[in-house]
Amino acid sequence: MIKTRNLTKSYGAFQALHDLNLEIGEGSVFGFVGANGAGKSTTFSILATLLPPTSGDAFVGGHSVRTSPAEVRRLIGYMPDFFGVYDQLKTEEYLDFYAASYGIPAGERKVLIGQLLDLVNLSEKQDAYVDSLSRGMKQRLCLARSLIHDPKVLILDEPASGLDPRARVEMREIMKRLKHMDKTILISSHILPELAEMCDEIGVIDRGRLLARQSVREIHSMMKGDRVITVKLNGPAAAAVKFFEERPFVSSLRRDDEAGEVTFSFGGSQADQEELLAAAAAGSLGIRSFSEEETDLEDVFLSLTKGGGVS
Ligand SMILES: Nc1ncnc2c1ncn2[C@@H]1O[C@H](COP(=O)(O)OP(=O)(O)OP(=O)(O)O)[C@@H](O)[C@H]1O
Repeated sequence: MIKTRNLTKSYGAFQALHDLNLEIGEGSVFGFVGANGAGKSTTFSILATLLPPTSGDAFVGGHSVRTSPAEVRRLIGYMPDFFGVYDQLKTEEYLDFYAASYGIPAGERKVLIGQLLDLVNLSEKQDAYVDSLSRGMKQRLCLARSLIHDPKVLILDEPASGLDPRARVEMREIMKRLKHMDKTILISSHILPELAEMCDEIGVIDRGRLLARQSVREIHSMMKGDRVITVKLNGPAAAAVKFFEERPFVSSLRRDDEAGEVTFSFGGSQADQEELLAAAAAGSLGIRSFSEEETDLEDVFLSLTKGGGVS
């Protein structure tokens, strides 16, 4: 459904993409992971026909971004990493504006917008002003906007960035719904565990080159091992200690009353972890922040790329 052939992009003398060859099958959820500046947004902008390649080509549903951009645009819904919003509009008016710009007849728009708001869990915010929405809600509104013309392919640039654990769980649930709707989804992040929860397959991009692609099942087996989570508290630790001690996958819990924090090992999946932290945040435990020791992406990159890159 998506294919790039020796895709290359230079900005002046700087080469941001080097002969990128990528193939993504219909109905697949493909995660594109790479550090800041690796070339993810550049690739996505080319696929969205917003940026011309310097050489090579990219195809969506067999249509070239170079020669058939209008056909490509009909097939894709694109969610950029930075999006402008129309703050003076209500949620429903915002989507109505985009639906009208896609030529959807006025009589069909209300039902369609209702369905989209339902899909992204924003039905209750239909009459809210866009600028009153939380970051996670704005991201979901932007996702609804990218779905207006019922595209077969979704290109989502860092849709979960900056979201708190609860909002990430919600975003992941929506991705599942979209997958069940048979969308082909290309999604980027610089956080490998986050992508591993949503995708069937992962491609690693580094300095404009695709280093590896791997099924998520294989990646999970490489990433097994506990993570260490630290919870900072506003007040006494007793309630938080009791809460976390009773939860599955939690072990080696330590409390540091002086620092006002609780630290423990967590052996569950990323989804289990997000559910745990969302439940903790929803309780009255006096939680100030969560932090997690970084999963060493470098290690996973290295093991993924052992034996050379992908052509
Ligand atoms: N308009 C531009 N002019 C010059 N260089 C650019 C331009 N856009 C991107 N670059 C460079 O191209 C490289 C790839 O950028 P890109 O935005 O595609 O990376 P990314 O993987 O999406 O990073 P991030 O996670 O930070 O969004 C970077 O080194 C960036 O500085």
